[in-house]
Amino acid sequence: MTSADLVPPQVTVRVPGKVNLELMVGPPREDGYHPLSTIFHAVSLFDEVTVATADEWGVGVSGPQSLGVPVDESNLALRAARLLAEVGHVAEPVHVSIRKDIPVAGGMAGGSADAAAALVACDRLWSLGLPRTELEHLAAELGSDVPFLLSGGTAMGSGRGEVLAPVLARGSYHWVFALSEGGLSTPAVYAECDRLRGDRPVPPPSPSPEMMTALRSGDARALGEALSNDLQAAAISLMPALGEVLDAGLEFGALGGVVSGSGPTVAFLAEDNEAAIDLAVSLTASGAVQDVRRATGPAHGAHEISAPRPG
Ligand SMILES: C[C@@](CO)(OP(=O)(O)O)[C@H](O)COP(=O)(O)OP(=O)(O)OC[C@H]1O[C@@H](n2ccc(N)nc2=O)[C@H](O)[C@@H]1O
Ligand SMILES: Nc1ncnc2c1ncn2[C@@H]1O[C@H](COP(=O)(O)OP(=O)(O)O)[C@@H](O)[C@H]1O
Repeated sequence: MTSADLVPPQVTVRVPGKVNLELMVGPPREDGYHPLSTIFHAVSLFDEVTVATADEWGVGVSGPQSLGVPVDESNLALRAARLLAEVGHVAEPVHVSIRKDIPVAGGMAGGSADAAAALVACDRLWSLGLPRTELEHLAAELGSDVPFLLSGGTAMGSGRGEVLAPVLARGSYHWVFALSEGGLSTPAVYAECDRLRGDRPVPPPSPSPEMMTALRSGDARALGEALSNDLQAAAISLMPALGEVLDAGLEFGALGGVVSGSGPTVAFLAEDNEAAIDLAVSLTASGAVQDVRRATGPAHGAHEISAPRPG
């Protein structure tokens, strides 16, 4: 027996966060979900999820953004591992370790990302080799955003966000994310959106020609102008300081700014890497934001970064 034989098998998967370049929200469906037309865009803020064979099920979280992540059965990555075990008839428990760099409850789908990563990691650890469509189906059961984090890149989402279609998108973009203290609850933001709309008729959501043209051109300036989010007014209504953050970023030269998903993270598009550094410095110095992070997009979806060790 070699020392490698004593190491339990483990797999690590890296997964990005996302920003919605466009988020059109329709009136609530009978099941309470809102029909969406959205452009998902994965960005290079990554969580790493490691699954390792263990005596019992468990989850642990470390890293710069670990505050506020549940380490009980409600953790989405643990739920994803358990779901896959059920479907794959696997009896062997795993411990899930999450290294978090995606802001929590920030509108960047960190929990969904961890769930997508756990699906990919466990599929590999248990050598299930599930077809992609099956993984996507399980992902949609776990949350509306989870299927996109499997694929990453830039894609169109419809239904409640779980139905994905490719979109012709050129270019690589430089982002500055303004983080806020505390998160916003996704259901609360959708409810606030409904409340603000009142009885006003809401058209069915559909992608805007401006966004499609901007993505096809790969022109950062056009993309900056096309950024839009129907949940933005609701997020600002629940957290008014976000309005000031948006104003500050635009004043400091961002090509465009938008609340990311249900917020409260605000995404700013910069002309290039240098402009992104300048913007991040200005936002930090202004004191208007709690923290800033730079990232590029599009980024790859959940992908393995370590093979199982021999065991
Ligand atoms: C707003 C968005 C935009 O991409 O992202 P986040 O800001 O959360 O990252 C998503 O729609 C969030 O998707 P996700 O976080 O996966 O939501 P789910 O777990 O499926 O649903 C949580 C709750 O959000 C509301 N919800 C979600 C999706 C949708 N299309 N309509 C909704 O009304 C419902 O109240 C639902 O009970
Ligand atoms: N692995 C996880 N990482 C982050 N949050 C998680 C995770 N599992 C469950 N959650 C819960 O999901 C909520 C939403 O978190 P997150 O997905 O980061 O934000 P958002 O829905 O705004 O994109 C958190 O408040 C947290 O309680």
